[in-house]
Amino acid sequence: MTKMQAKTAVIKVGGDVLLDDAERDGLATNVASLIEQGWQVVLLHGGGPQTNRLQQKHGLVANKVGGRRITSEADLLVVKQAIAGEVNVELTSALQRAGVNAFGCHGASGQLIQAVKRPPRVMSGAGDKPIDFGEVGDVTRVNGKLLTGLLGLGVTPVIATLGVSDKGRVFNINADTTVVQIARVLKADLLLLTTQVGAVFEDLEQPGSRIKTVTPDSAKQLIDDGIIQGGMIPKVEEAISLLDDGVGAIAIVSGREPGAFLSVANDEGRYGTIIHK
Ligand SMILES: Nc1ncnc2c1ncn2[C@@H]1O[C@H](COP(=O)(O)OP(=O)(O)O)[C@@H](O)[C@H]1O
Ligand SMILES: CC(=O)N[C@@H](CCC(=O)OP(=O)(O)O)C(=O)O
Repeated sequence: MTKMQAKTAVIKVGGDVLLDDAERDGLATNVASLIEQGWQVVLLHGGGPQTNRLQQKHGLVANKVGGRRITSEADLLVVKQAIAGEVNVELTSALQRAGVNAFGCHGASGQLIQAVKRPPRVMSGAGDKPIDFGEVGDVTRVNGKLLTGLLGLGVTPVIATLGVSDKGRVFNINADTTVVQIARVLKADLLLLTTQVGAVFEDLEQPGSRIKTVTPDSAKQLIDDGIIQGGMIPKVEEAISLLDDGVGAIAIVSGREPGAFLSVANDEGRYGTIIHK
């Protein structure tokens, strides 16, 4: 008899959903419920707000263009301290409290997230000169073999979004773009993008206007109609590209309500927005 293959969920946790113990514990309980139901889980987290806060303490000024932080060498040290230090340890320990054997690590651990320096590029709304983002990288490869190995050992990888070059140079990498590459390499059954807003809405002011399901066609229409805007556009566009690469479904959801992740995994339509074909 063949053994049933466990389903794999990749979860992106934004720094904005990890700001206090209650939020971290809510998220951890959600992850624990998925694992209890037989799912294998990989978490990748950011730490934008925590980095801003620590920059301020060090007298550094946060400077983002097109949603990406221009990162000097001094900023990179703060990024490492905030994301791989503070956020990774807090999230790993919250998961341990919820009974999940979380394995905290970062993108340079075992060359999990390989990257190269982002070449200077012209950014819309930021003049016609190419912007050099400094110590920011673009992902070139994800070490899927190591992730699969860790899952096989029964631990839950919790990865801080950093990248490393083949020469061991560390880069700052946005969590949304990193998690997409992880989901693609693992051909995840489900990618969960956790955000404070918790879903796509017809009207952000109207909690009752949540859109339960989005398809590639309806997503294009929602963007053209100006309903999906700003930071939600790249999330949805990248999600759609994943559907062509063997990822089963993508959901935008908040980790606050207990049972939300499991409900999304079972496609019950009670929480968040699910993007599938
Ligand atoms: N139709 C929409 N429904 C939900 N959020 C939307 C919509 N259009 C734009 N947004 C914006 O997208 C934001 C989420 O993207 P972003 O800020 O990049 O995410 P993150 O929380 O991961 O940093 C929300 O805070 C919201 O203001
Ligand atoms: C290059 C770049 O912008 N990196 C991000 C990495 C953290 C991140 O993505 O965190 P959230 O998921 O909390 O937004 C940054 O420095 O803020």
